Amino acid sequence: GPRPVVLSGPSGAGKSTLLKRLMKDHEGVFGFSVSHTTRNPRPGEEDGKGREALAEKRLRDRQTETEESLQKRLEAARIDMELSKEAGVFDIVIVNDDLEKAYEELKEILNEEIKKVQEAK
Ligand SMILES: Nc1ncnc2c1ncn2[C@@H]1O[C@H](COP(=O)(O)OP(=O)(O)OP(=O)(O)O)[C@@H](O)[C@H]1O
Repeated sequence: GPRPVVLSGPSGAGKSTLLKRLMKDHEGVFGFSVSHTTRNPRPGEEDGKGREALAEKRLRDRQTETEESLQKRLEAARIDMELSKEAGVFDIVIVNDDLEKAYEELKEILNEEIKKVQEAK
């Protein structure tokens, strides 16, 4: 069967942006699982309920960060970036400095799996 895809990366790296676009362009191909996170819930987030894209996005305001939690997350991001260089930690690393390029890369990587799911329908 189709394999799970795990998008992992520092907060604000663009995971939701890429995922939303991927799901929109491939309707019915991907399911969605509720994220796991160690940060505190943001307004509108409920434990065990998915990150229902648009409403959440609107509710979400980076000003919900305290300076301390922001610093913590920035530090975690630095560590993530370092870890990503280690062989075997991630299957593939996409650098999202250019959204279009990153999206093309992501699509290319998942192309075979997407086709498999579409053919099985
Ligand atoms: N390549 C890019 N260049 C500039 N801005 C981007 C790029 N990709 C995403 N963004 C913007 O960066 C912000 C954070 O993106 P997004 O919410 O997708 O990150 P995330 O990795 O899902 O974060 P979190 O893990 O905190 O949920 C959004 O405002 C998004 O529009």
